[in-house]
Amino acid sequence: MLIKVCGMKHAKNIVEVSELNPDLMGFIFYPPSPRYVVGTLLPETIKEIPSNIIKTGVFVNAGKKEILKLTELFHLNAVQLHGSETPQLCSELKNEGLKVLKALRPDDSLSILAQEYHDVCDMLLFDTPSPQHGGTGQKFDWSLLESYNGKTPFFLSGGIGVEDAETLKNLENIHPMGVDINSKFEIEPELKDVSRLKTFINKIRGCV
Ligand SMILES: O=C(O)c1ccccc1N[C@@H]1O[C@H](COP(=O)(O)O)[C@@H](O)[C@H]1O
Repeated sequence: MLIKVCGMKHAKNIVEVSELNPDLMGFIFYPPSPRYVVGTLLPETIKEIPSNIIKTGVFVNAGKKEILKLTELFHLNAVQLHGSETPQLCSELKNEGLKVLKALRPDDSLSILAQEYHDVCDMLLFDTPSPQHGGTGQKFDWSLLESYNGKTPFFLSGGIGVEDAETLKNLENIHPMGVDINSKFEIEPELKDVSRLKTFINKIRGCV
């Protein structure tokens, strides 16, 4: 199972977390979020992250030009589109060579909606719907994903904490390709607890 650590903001913390070798690291480019990186994080910090870690920019209803400008400036290889972005925008960003993760609302029609994004994004991400768009620390009812029969692999997200590792390893009826973790691993807003992350990552990877 792939592991994405999201909401990284501060240089020292980014270096420490990258040493745990997550598969993806996420950076928030949504101004209302407390994890918004522009103005705090230098692009060079992201550039120095080892190349095997996919660097993902999280955007909410930003325009194509803005997304391309920021992905280039901050040396990102992937975008996570966390608003109501269209399949057309996903396709255009994919054609620019970016990996595209589209966040979708988990509900009864998730397979139908997912179909629209099938050819135009690399991965889906199911997260708890909220007015803030994400980063709430709230779980949704994972059983909604039992009916998912789409072809696009998906990440499970929303309020996942260290205590969920065992459940995640033993999932039977849903098959996420990865998990996205964020606010439940913060010591204080925007700062990740490296030791808690290590425990979670080791459990998921079967190292303990
Ligand atoms: O983290 C944020 O502040 C954020 C803001 C706007 C859109 C997405 C955001 N983060 C994403 O939210 C999910 C779930 O986070 P949490 O575990 O519930 O805190 C995660 O995918 C982040 O990528």
